[in-house]
Amino acid sequence: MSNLFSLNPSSSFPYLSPLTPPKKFSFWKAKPTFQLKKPALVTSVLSTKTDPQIPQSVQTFWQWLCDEGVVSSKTPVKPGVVPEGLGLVATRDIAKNEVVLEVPKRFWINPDAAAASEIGSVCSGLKPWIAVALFLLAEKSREDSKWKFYFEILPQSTDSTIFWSDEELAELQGTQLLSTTLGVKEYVQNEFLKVEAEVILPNQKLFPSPITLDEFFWAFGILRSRAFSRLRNQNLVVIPFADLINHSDIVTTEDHAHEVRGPAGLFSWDYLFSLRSPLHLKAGEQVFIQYDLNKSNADMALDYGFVESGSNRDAFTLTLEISESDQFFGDKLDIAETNGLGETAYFDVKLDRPLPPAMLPYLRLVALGGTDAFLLESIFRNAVWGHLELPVSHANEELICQVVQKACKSALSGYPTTIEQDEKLIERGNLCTRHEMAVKIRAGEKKVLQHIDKIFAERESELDGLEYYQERRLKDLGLVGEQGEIIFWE
Ligand SMILES: C[S@@+](CC[C@H](N)C(=O)[O-])C[C@H]1O[C@@H](n2cnc3c(N)ncnc32)[C@H](O)[C@@H]1O
Repeated sequence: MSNLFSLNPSSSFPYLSPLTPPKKFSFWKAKPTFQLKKPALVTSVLSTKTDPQIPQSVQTFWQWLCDEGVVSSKTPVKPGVVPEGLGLVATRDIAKNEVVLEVPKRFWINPDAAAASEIGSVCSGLKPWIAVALFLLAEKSREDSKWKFYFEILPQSTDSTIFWSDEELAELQGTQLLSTTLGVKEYVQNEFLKVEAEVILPNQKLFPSPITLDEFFWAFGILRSRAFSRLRNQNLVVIPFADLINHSDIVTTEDHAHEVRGPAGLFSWDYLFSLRSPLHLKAGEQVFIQYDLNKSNADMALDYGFVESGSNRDAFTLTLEISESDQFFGDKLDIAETNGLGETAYFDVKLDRPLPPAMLPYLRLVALGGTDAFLLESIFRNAVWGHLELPVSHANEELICQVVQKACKSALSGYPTTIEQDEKLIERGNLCTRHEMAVKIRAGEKKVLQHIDKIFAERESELDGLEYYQERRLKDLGLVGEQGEIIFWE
């Protein structure tokens, strides 16, 4: 039976279709420690032109934004060198919700820009992210690109796990993040080989200098870490200048970016990308946003190349499935699909949070058999999910408890270090960025597995006190009293 459940580290689809837009608008995310370093920013920011800390490329980029009318003396932020790399820093006090920058549509890098470009003719059948990746690379290689100065300030790579060496990845042994990373790398490589054969090589006029796999990965990394999604009409858009903004978990709302209509030059109106500061800031402080409240630390590591230290982003994705060899496979699948799930279901479990609501019903469904199998009959089809939301039978509940605990223990045995060993390493404090990320990720996953294991161990110890389907049914029929006593006809 245990093969009906898997705690498969090669986790879920969201990762394997990397640039599908998430729920709302978002960007990226992180942690609070950076505030401490604010005072160091003041001089670097308030005197961009002369401060040697500001690279020449950033000064040139800033001048370009001034020349294009994107920024003016009224713009309350400037680029600065901050602990997170480059960032945006207030040049005067900024009120909460005040607009800090606006970028006209003509500077946005998105599928529309790709379609309107020289390579547009070959972009139409491509996945949006691939079209934008090719567009980025094609523009980057052009001397006369409109975005020339923007490309100069983009990083060569990030600390995303897709850029880690084998040695660095070895620190992630046993983790879901490792298999997700390898899955994403394979996915990107396959997409590259396909687009290379079908688009790049047959169109040498459009792509005079060959695009390498490394360059394609660079573009992918740029999109993962810098593209905004979930704007009103934009699921994937890179906004030069706005993408200098860093993440902080001090910010607990996500609604900072908007698409508005407004003046985009002396005499023209256009769509503008408008970014508001979620916090009140003093001059010299860095502007932060919240990239995405829902991402786990593994998502953060993969997308942005950093993780948060607190435990609220620790997560583990449980992969559950209805086995094709299950004699009730068809009925179970039908019930799962009627309730928005499928043959395989993914449940993101977070530390110290309740289990996802559909997880227990799905587990009970997967485990349903023996004398409980009557619930799978078609006359129960409309009501069965409701029954599965509560314990079905002692045997069914016991089975799910045992299988989940066994799976947690098996997953835990796949990590070479213990949580205590990981915590000691972090306490020592001399780890390099990637090593520290790896240790935090693997400790976090193990904590969540222990959390799940504990939930099901406790549940197993309470099995005798639970109320099951048959008792509920007898109660509904008035045959059992509230205390469980049998009511006889008089
Ligand atoms: C949208 S870019 C922000 C600008 C970026 N700092 C730069 O230098 O170009 C996102 C990247 O900034 C960095 N970043 C943003 N917020 C961070 C944070 N809280 N901690 C560490 N790095 C952060 C990460 O490298 C991330 O991939």
